[in-house]
Amino acid sequence: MASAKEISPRQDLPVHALSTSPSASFHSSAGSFGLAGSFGLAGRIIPLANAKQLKPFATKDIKVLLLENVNQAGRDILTQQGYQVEFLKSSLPEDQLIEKIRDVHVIGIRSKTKLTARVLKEAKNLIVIGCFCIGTNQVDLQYAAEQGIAVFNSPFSNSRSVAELVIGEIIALARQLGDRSNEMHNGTWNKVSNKCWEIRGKTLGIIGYGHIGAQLSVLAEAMGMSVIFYDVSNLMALGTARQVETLEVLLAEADFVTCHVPELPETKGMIGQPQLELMKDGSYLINASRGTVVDIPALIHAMRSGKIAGAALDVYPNEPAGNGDYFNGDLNMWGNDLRSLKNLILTPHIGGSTEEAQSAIGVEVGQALVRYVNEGTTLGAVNLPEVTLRSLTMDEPNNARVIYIHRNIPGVLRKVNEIIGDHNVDKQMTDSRGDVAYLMADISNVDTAIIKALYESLESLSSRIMTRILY
Ligand SMILES: NC(=O)c1ccc[n+]([C@@H]2O[C@H](COP(=O)([O-])OP(=O)(O)OC[C@H]3O[C@@H](n4cnc5c(N)ncnc54)[C@H](O)[C@@H]3O)[C@@H](O)[C@H]2O)c1
Ligand SMILES: O=C(O)CC[C@@H](O)C(=O)O
Repeated sequence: MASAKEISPRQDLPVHALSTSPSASFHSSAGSFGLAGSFGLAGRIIPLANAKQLKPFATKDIKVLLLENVNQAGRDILTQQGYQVEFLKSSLPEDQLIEKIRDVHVIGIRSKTKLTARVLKEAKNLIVIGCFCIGTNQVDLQYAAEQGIAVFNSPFSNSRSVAELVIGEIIALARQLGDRSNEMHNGTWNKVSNKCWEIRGKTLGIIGYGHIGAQLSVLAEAMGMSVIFYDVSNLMALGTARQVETLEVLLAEADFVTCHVPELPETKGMIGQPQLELMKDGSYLINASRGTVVDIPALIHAMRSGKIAGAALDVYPNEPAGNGDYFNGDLNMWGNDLRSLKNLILTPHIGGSTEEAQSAIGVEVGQALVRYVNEGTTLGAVNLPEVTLRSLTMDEPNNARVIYIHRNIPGVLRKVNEIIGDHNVDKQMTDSRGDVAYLMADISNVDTAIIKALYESLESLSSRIMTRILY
C-alpha cells in the first residue's frame, strides 16, 4: 500500500479549472490549478494514512474568512492546508460582511455573525460555513442548503463548560455572591445570612435536557440537588432526575430554573410574565441558552417585585459585535434597568468560553471544513444529508470524485446515471434532506477531458444546485 509520503502531484492532469461553486468566479487561475506540490503538503490533519487528498484546485486558491476570534487550533488546521486564511477578532456589520463574503469559499463564525439569506445571496463563491460553536440559529440553514452551501458546527464541545458555569451561578445566586463582592469592591463590609441558602436539597428545574441540560443534571445531583426537567422529547433521565409533563409543572416545583433550549420560534419568549408568575416566590432564573428565550422586561419586573430572588443572564437578544462594545441603549433598551438590579449576574456570553472548549471546537470544526473542501464529505453537516465514501488511496490514481448537489425532484438520478453510467463508477452514495439531495460518486479511469465533459453535463441539468469534481 502506498503511504502518505508518496502522495505526489497529478502531473498527468493538465491544468484545468473546474468550478465548485454556483458561479464561474470560483475558477482558480489556470496558472495555479493543479500546482506541483499541492498534494502532499506537510501537516495534514486528515488521519487516514493512505488516503489520497482529493483536490480540485491548488489549496492556496481556497480563501477562508474567520470572524469572531475563532480559536488558534482551528486557524492552524486551515492554514496548514495552505488555504488563504483571513482572521478577524470580531463579527462584521452586514454591509462589510457582504463585501467580504463575496470573495471567500469558506467562512468561519461563532454566534454573532448573522448569515441571513440576504448575506448568503451575495456569497457567490461560498461552499461551506463553519459555526465554531453549538448554536446554528445565526445561519439561514435552509437557504444555505438551497444554494448547496454546507454548514457544520460543534454539537457538544462546550457543553461541559456551560454546565460548570451554571453550577457556579446556582451557588453564587443562592449566596448573593455577586452583591457581596461588589460591596467589598466598593469598600462595604456587609456580613449577612438573610435569604442566603445552601443548594443541597433544593430543586433544579432544567428546561431542555440535551447535551448541556443532561451534563448539568449529573453535576447538580452530585451536589445534593433534586433535578426535574422539561423537554419536548421523551428522554432518559440520568441518575434520579425526573422528567415532568409540562413547563408549568417545572416552574411551580423548581427553586432554580435554568434554560437550555435552542433558539426556535417555539422557544422565543418561552419565559415571559405568565411563566415568571408561575415560579415559586423567591426562586431563581438562569439563562445561558439564547437571549430571545427570556423576556427581559418581564424578568426585570419580577425581580423588582421580589418574586424572583436572583437571576443570571449570559445571553441577550442583541449582543455587541466585539469586546469592549458594552451593551447599551442602542442594542437593548433595558440595559440600565438590568444593571441596577440586586443579585443579578450578567456575563458576556461566555458559557462556552473556556480554553478546553474553544480548542476542541477549533479542531472539530476545522477538520470538518477541511474534509468537506478536500473530500466532499458531509458527515456532521447540519443542513445537508450526511454522505461519505471511503477515501481514495494512491493505488487508485486515475479516479475522480463527483459531487452533485441537486434539487430533490423525481428523475434526477436517472439523468445523473445516464451521464456517469458510461464510466466505471466504483462507488456511489446519495441521500436527501428535504428539498436538497447530495450525490457522491467515485469514478475510475478518467482523464481531464472526461472530467471536463462530466462536469459540463452535470452542470447543464435543470436540477443542479452545485457540481464539484475532485481529483
Ligand atoms: N451560553 C453559551 O455560551 C452557550 C454555549 C453552548 C450552547 N448554548 C445554547 O444552548 C442551547 C442548548 O444547547 P445543547 O447543546 O444542550 O442543545 P441540545 O440540542 O443538545 O439540547 C436542546 C434540548 O432542548 C430541547 N427542546 C427543544 N425545543 C424545546 C422546547 N420548545 N421546549 C422544551 N425543550 C425543547 C430539545 O429536545 C433538546 O433536548 C444551544 O442551542 C445554544 O443556543 C449557549
Ligand atoms: O462562542 C460563541 O460565540 C457561542 C457560544 C454558544 O452560544 C454556542 O452556541 O456554542
